[in-house]
Amino acid sequence: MYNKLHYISQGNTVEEQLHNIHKALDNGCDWIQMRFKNQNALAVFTLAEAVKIVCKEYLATFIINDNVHLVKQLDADGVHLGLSDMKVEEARLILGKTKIIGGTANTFEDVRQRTAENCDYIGLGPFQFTTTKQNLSPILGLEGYRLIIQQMKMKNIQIPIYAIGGITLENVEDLMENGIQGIAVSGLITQSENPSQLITQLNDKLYGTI
Ligand SMILES: Cc1ncc(COP(=O)(O)OP(=O)(O)O)c(N)n1
Ligand SMILES: Cc1ncsc1CCOP(=O)(O)O
Ligand SMILES: [Mg+2]
Repeated sequence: MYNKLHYISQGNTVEEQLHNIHKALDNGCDWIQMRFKNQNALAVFTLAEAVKIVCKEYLATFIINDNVHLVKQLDADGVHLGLSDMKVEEARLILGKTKIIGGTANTFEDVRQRTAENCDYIGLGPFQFTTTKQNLSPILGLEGYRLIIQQMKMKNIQIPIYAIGGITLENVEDLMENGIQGIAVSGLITQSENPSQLITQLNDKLYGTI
């Protein structure tokens, strides 16, 4: 099954992005989603080429946000698609069955749709307010996850759910108790002054090793 901790990369330049991705990889995160929004194609390609190399060195999973053709071009491990990005069916035709396709969900209906589209995992959120992403969907909170996962169990929908949006170390146990597969975080790792301790603590809580 997939890693329980996903780092969603941040940074306004290629250099900043690489610095932050190295910060995650060097301290124990081995699933990177490259998220480099509102940039020119050359900068995105330049970054993706470098991240592909560094993820290979670290034996980390390399997911690219939004850009299906870049996943194909660079042979990345997969793509993450939101509700307003390329349709999952179209992405699957381009990428084939071996690539990972993740999809965003904010409601149970979204979960049903993503499942019907045969996504490999779902990023369900936002858990709480965050400034990392603009135009947030309605905030779910812990009760929101509880209700959606309860509905999934009633309908026997079994697809890995990753919580995302404003997640901190203190939220992990409560989220995991609701039956999610893992978490996707951005600012928490990017801004950490002790990423080694943070990622160790996150992994301990996610894998139940404490
Ligand atoms: C794991 C994960 N979950 C959700 C998202 C959000 O994707 P999307 O809705 O397409 O928004 P952008 O990230 O493209 O702004 C994600 N990236 N990863
Ligand atoms: C990409 C994305 N999608 C929903 S919230 C979010 C940003 C998550 O970043 P952070 O962990 O810093 O809140
Ligand atoms: Mg997107």
